[in-house]
Amino acid sequence: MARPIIVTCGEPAGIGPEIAPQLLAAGLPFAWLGDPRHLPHGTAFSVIEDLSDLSGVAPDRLAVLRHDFAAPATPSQPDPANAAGVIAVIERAVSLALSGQAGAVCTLPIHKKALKDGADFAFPGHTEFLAHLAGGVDVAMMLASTLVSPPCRVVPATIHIPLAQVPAALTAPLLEQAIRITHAALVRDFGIAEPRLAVAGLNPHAGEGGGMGGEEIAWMIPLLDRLRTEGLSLSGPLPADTMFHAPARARYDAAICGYHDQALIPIKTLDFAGGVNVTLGLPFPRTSPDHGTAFDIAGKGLADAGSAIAALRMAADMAEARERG
Ligand SMILES: NC(=O)C1=CN([C@@H]2O[C@H](COP(=O)(O)OP(=O)(O)OC[C@H]3O[C@@H](n4cnc5c(N)ncnc54)[C@H](O)[C@@H]3O)[C@@H](O)[C@H]2O)C=CC1
Ligand SMILES: NCC(=O)COP(=O)(O)O
Repeated sequence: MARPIIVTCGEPAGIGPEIAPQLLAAGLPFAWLGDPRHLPHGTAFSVIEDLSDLSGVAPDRLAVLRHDFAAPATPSQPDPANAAGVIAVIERAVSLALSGQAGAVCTLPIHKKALKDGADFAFPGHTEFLAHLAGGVDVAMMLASTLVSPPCRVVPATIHIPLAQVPAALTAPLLEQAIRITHAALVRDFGIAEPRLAVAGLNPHAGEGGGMGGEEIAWMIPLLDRLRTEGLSLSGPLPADTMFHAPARARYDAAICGYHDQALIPIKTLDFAGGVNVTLGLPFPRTSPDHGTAFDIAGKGLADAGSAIAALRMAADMAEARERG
């Protein structure tokens, strides 16, 4: 049997707890790590002591690795007392993956401000925290569609920073790092032997020959030319406004973008229900749904579990690809 996937509970006041039991629809071996008091009333679950006990759990019951939190949960009202528990669950999941007991980690959404307010969380998101827990490795954040064709895969080179800081933070070394991490991950985890990457320009019309911004001519074009001499398949810098429609997506396997919204608006528009967030470059596969804690609908039974189910499936596929080597 494949090694199980560990699913972290995320923010107890968000939609994570009501999505967790719906993950059983994927029919994959996984355990949910969290406080069972936070699950919706009536959830059928079995507490296990260890991931090796998973095979004894009936397929229609949620396997729970118990992690006691300080307080119960109220939908849409994050309790600062629970912030430390949310963080500890992520740490425990990473330990299980690094020790080889879990084959992959799938995280349900956290609320970044709730963690900062409640526990002084110093990271802007899972991505940066996971990189830290894995020993300070270089990572990239990719969002990948599962329901649209041609697929939409996007990687923002800068991640969770204010827009005003992007032009200074987006440098040739950072873009090169995002390109290399994405290339290696598409080969290793997604079975794409010769990935084709498209790189978005920073400015309107990719700078329009220097008339609308200088970054493309100053360093993007020279960087891409240099990497092409190594054999990397790279197009760009492309105007970002015309690189995400279907015929354009057919020409590449992933788009490397300059900043968060340049990358995430197209995928969340095209495939909000099936989008998966993947951290590339970690020593274990990690996926997450593309959505957040959705406090506006938490506890109302309205949450669509499709993206989280797709994330669980993608984690399993990535783990299998790594097992195959
Ligand atoms: N992987 C993670 O841990 C992520 C965490 N977040 C965090 O979540 C918090 C809230 O972020 P928002 O920008 O409000 O985005 P959000 O994705 O939580 O909500 C945006 C809108 O989409 C709806 N929505 C989201 N997921 C849904 C689902 N599964 N089914 C039906 N409707 C759904 C919500 O009701 C809301 O109207 C923030 O703290 C953000 O940083 C956001 C994205 C990913
Ligand atoms: N916008 C994506 C997002 O916020 C998820 O980030 P992370 O928590 O997976 O780093």
